[in-house]
Amino acid sequence: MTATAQLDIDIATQTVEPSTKSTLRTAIAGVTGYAGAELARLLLSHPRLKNTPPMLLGRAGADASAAPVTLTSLHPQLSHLPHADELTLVPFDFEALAREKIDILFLATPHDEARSWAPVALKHGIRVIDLSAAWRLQEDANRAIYKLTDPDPAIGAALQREAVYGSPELHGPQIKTARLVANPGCYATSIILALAPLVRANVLDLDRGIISDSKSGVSGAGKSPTANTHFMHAADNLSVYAPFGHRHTGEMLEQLSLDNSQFQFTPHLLPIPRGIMSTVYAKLSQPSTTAAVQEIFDTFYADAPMVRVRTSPMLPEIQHVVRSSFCDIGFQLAPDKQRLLVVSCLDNLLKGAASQAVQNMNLMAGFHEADGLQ
Ligand SMILES: NC(=O)C1=CN([C@@H]2O[C@H](COP(=O)(O)OP(=O)(O)OC[C@H]3O[C@@H](n4cnc5c(N)ncnc54)[C@H](OP(=O)(O)O)[C@@H]3O)[C@@H](O)[C@H]2O)C=CC1
Ligand SMILES: CC(=O)N[C@@H](CCC(=O)OP(=O)(O)O)C(=O)O
Repeated sequence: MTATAQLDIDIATQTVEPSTKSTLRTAIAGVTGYAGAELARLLLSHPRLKNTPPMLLGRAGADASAAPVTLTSLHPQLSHLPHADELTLVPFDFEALAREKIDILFLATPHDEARSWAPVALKHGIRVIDLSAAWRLQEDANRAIYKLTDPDPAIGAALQREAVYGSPELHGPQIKTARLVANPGCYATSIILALAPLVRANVLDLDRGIISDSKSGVSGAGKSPTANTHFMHAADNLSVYAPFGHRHTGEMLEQLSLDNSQFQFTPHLLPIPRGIMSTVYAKLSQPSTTAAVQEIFDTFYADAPMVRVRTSPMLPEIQHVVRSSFCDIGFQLAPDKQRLLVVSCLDNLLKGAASQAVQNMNLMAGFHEADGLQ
């Protein structure tokens, strides 16, 4: 797949009105992958998209001499869904997307492809929800870990400033009118949602530092196995990786306005297919009460349909969220009234990827935020 169109888009910051079309048209690039498959499932069963199944783009559809690649041959688990048996993969082609009047393109592809394709989609008037990390980071130093290059650096820089970090709980109003939404990372979602209410309420002793001990199922690494994610290494095992400088750290620092010295993130690979648990340790700057901390979480998420705040002392578990679109958050306060434990669980492929992307689509389309997600 290549995108060679000349980029002459207006790089001034642009926003659009939330769509009010009853026939929103979507397309998915990367439907052969784990996140793309979940996107297809959610869009095919979305109550507002009954007559408009997504267009499916993929390399496997590029060979015109081969038999068409059907969605149900790729993902037989979707065969019962409306329109599933009509859909085949088509080659990536921006002119075809424009001809089909696609409104929103989901990129569930690697970071490099998303970085070069998003500007071309915008040039064709197509809004983008990018599930990769290509557009998530505003600070060059944080983005450097991805070694991204822009076909046109000036346009890349302008679109980077324009891109909205796609956390509906934090940036809902900006997402509604955004052209380019950078869907958050899976670990980042679990940790940002656990900490944002406390950071915004300014109740943490940041000098004491915050630790997030996080664990992810293996699907977080995508469908291509590596030595570390191969069954023989991951099964019956628990291992730390990237304890200093995991690539999601920058997202959390930027979204929570923390600096590196205040935050330790240690990811672990769990021998399960999907699910993330982040166990976050922090200290309150003043002694407080369970009721006061509960109030902070309950108030912050009062209008957030995809976050379920548990009543202390109940703590979330991975089993509560796997194959669901929710992020569950719970906490306990130590007897000293200052040491705080926050636990946040989500399904990395859903609230950590595809469901969050559909939640963003709902906002951009003027639908209810939770449509198709419960
Ligand atoms: N897995 C997760 O939990 C999460 C993933 N993400 C992000 O979402 C995106 C997709 O992740 P995931 O589904 O796990 O990844 P997968 O590895 O499972 O799938 C990757 C997809 O991208 C396609 N692809 C790969 N290289 C190219 C290329 N050069 N040109 C066109 N298409 C290409 C693949 O197609 P093909 O079959 O042809 O190889 C496949 O459809 C990634 O950016 C990832 O970082 C974000 C949050 C969580
Ligand atoms: C288990 C595992 O390997 N997880 C991935 C995170 C997946 C994710 O959120 O994807 P992005 O690359 O889009 O940020 C990792 O640690 O890199």
